[in-house]
Amino acid sequence: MHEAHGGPPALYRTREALILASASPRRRELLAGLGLHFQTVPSDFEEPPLGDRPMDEIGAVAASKAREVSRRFPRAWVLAADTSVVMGGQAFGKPENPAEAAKMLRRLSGRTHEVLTAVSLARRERGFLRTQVVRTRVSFRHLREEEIQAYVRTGEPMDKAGGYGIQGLGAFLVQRVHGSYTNVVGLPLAETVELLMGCGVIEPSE
Ligand SMILES: Cc1cn([C@H]2C[C@H](O)[C@@H](COP(=O)(O)OP(=O)(O)OP(=O)(O)O)O2)c(=O)[nH]c1=O
Repeated sequence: MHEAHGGPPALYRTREALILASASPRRRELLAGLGLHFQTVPSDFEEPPLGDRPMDEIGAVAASKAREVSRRFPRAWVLAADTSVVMGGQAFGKPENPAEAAKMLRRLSGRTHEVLTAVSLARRERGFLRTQVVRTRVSFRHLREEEIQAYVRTGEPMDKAGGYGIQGLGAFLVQRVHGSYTNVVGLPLAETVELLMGCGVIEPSE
């Protein structure tokens, strides 16, 4: 169970049992920053490679992650997400090796791509499942090959969609962001808060 210790007072009170179905430390930190109390249970769902309908497909992946954990915890609210980088109809997931990371960064260099994150909230005992997809446009500067190689050597690209982390060293790649910043990091906070408040899972602290 995640509990906020010390730090600023919690923004929200968690009214019902909540599970974050994710192994991503970024998602955990973003949600914990609101002062929420939740358990983290990574999903066992095996993600298929994305095809040519990324909007629909990432929604289906986030829903499958939420459903899988919901089967184990039918009475809890289960939140899951999936993030992908999309450019020219092609989806970029997590690179499998440093060479693939460098290839992705070369493609993204000097261009604008979209980051899509799907957020799903499920509660099995009520047959509840809602999914929302949020898009953010991100423009990269023109990168020199040496910069790409140096960034790949840091290891940061390896567990991230598109091969970069905007919240880390990867900030140097980014010229402009249009839309939700936290959506790029992996969990669109404004939309997630609305979803959780709308379902009565959280409420503002008094
Ligand atoms: C573009 C971008 C992605 N990412 C990360 C967010 C996600 O963790 C990851 C995309 O992989 P996902 O498959 O969405 O998530 P995950 O496998 O890390 O975790 P889980 O499925 O258990 O929830 O890329 C960043 O951290 N920063 C960025 O700037």
